[in-house]
Amino acid sequence: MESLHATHLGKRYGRRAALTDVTLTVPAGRIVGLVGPNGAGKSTFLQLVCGLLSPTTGALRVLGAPPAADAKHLARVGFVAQDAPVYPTLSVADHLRLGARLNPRWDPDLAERRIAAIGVEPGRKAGRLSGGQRAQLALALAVAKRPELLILDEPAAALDPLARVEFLDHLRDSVTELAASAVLSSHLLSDVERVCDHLIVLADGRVRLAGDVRDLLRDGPHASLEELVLGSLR
Ligand SMILES: Nc1ncnc2c1ncn2[C@@H]1O[C@H](COP(=O)(O)OP(=O)(O)OP(=O)(O)O)[C@@H](O)[C@H]1O
Repeated sequence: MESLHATHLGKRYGRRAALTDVTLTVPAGRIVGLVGPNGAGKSTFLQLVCGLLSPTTGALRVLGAPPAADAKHLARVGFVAQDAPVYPTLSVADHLRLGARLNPRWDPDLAERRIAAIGVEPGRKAGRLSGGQRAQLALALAVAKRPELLILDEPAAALDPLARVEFLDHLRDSVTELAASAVLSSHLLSDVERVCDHLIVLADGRVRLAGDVRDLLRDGPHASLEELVLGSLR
C-alpha cells in the first residue's frame, strides 16, 4: 500500500505556479523528510495532502483515496500545522476532552501517556505553555487520533536543540507504535537525518529528488543525507 501517490500534480495561486508536474510515490510505513529552499512548495504540497487546498492540475491519492475524501478518510490523517496551533484559553485536559469528542478513533490512554511524557500539568492553559510544550501538545493530539498518516509542517522549527530532539524522538516512537507513515517538512537536515527514511527534495515547485534514503545513498555518489540534498539543489 502507498501512503502518497501524485501524478503530474500542479498547484497555481493565480498566475504563480507553486507546484509543477509533481509525480512521486511514497510506500506506506515511511517517515518522509520534505525539504527545499523557501518558497519551494513544501507547505502547498502538505496542504494538498491534507485536502486544505485542491490541485490545479494532476491527481493526488492519500492512503489510496483522494485527500480528505470523507469523514472516515479525514480521521485516518493527522495534521500538525506550521505554528502548532492550540486554543490558548483551554487547558491541556480540555484539549484532550475536545479531541475525544471530535475524533472517532481517539485513544485516551495514548493521549495521556504522551502528555505525561511531555511533563506538563493537565490543568495548564495551552496559552501558558512554552513553544516546545505547545508543539508537543499538538503532536500528542494528532497522534491520539491514531492516524495512519501524520503530516507535520515544520513542527520543530521554533524549538531549542534539546526540545527538538525530544520532539523528533516522540514522533518516531509514535509512528512506530501506530505502524503509521509520516511526512515532515523541515529546513534542518539534521532533523531529517535523525528520523526520516525517505526523502523528497523540492525546488521551485518541482521534485529534484525522491526516494528511500538508503537507496539514494547506495545508488549515488553521496555519502550523507546532507550531501544528497545539497547535491540535488546545485
Ligand atoms: N496563499 C498564497 N497566495 C499566493 N501565493 C502563495 C500562497 N501561498 C504560497 N504562495 C507562493 O507559492 C510558492 C510556494 O510557497 P510554499 O509556502 O508552499 O513554500 P514553502 O516551501 O513551504 O516555503 P517556506 O520554506 O518558506 O515555508 C511561493 O512562491 C509562495 O510565495
